[in-house]
Amino acid sequence: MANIGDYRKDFDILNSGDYVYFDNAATSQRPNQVLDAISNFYRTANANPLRGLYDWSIAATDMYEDSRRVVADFIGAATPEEIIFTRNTSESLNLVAYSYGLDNVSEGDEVVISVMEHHSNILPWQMVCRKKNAKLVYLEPDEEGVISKEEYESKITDRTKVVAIGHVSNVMGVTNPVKEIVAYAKSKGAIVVVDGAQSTPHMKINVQDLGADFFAFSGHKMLGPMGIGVLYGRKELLENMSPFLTGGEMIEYVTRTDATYAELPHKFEAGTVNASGAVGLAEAIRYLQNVGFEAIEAQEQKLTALLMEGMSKLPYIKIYGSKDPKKHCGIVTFTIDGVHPHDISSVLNDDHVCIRAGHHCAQPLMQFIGEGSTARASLYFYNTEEEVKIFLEKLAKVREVMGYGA
Ligand SMILES: Cc1ncc(COP(=O)(O)O)c(CN[C@@H](CS)C(=O)O)c1O
Repeated sequence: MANIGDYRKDFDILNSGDYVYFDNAATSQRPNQVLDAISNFYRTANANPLRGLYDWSIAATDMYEDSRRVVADFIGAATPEEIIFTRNTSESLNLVAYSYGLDNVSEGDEVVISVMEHHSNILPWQMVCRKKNAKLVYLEPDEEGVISKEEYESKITDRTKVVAIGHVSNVMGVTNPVKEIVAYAKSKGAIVVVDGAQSTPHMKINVQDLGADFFAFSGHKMLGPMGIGVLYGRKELLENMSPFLTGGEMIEYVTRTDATYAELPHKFEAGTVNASGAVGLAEAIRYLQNVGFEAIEAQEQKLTALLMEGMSKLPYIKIYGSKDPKKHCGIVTFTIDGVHPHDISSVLNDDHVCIRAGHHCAQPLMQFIGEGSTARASLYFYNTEEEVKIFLEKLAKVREVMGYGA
């Protein structure tokens, strides 16, 4: 069994200088194995997949569809046809809103989301409710970001058609009780869309066990390349949905006035697909499975505990979310009295420490917690205790650099 620290050698960017990368919730870094898999595709099998009858195109198609099978197994889908490759979580969630929401939400219906959602899981549902004259209902968490049973049972009703919920908040780090929310939503006749962008990189996902009707995530947050995302959808729902984007590849037959569409999953994959991205994502999945989610979770929880314990010694720092480091999924959002989060990020960057500052595409949540913006450190399994020590040392200097007393 490899030591968790043995994997860092695979990430050249992390070993190329003195940078401390603590913005993994925005995007992760990539191991050489993923970069090599993408390069290998272009060096040995680069052709337009699904269309050609010649060896290279057949090889490209095989690599693409093999990647789909890897993704299906990774998240426990019933069949690979339930896996739609998109560009990212945002596109996946928009696909559900446009192709399922507009056809199934009617005037007077309700769509339930939480105030913690990322804009990618708010704006599509605002669009659906505006176009269909339906009502958008917000679940509100407690101070630690927990959505209570009373809260979701009071707001998910017989009028609810869709529940769209983040699995893990990109700000609070909290893991929502998705399995319980799904069960209750189904008892009320609603379907559930789960935004898995911040959970899939950090924990074992089984969409059938969760009971999710749709599940969305991005390759770039879990060691994969940018530009490849996944939408899982229950086959019987996908089969009855209109296409989202139309054009090449997703058709059976086209006349001047009409068209019939391809079978799943190709009905939802218009144009030339991101085959190299899918191949890179499949390699990223194999890499994560080799590391193991138990080891990933243990390392993240150890580092988050060190981080939060060190930050708690600085009285002018406020941490959002749970006080329990085990309930942060590696995400620690904070403010420093008297210092704008953008200045926190800039001062830390002067010391080569990379964190996110701003609203994190979660402005309703910022309004809910009474902040315009916050700073956020987000860890992954390849970060180290030494990096946490460096972060804490530099963080302790920020106020001084900004002209405040230590
Ligand atoms: C919960 C959640 N849901 C959807 C998205 C969108 O993922 P895309 O791959 O950009 O489509 C994200 C991406 N959040 C990044 C960029 S704002 C962050 O720094 O927190 C997310 O965290």
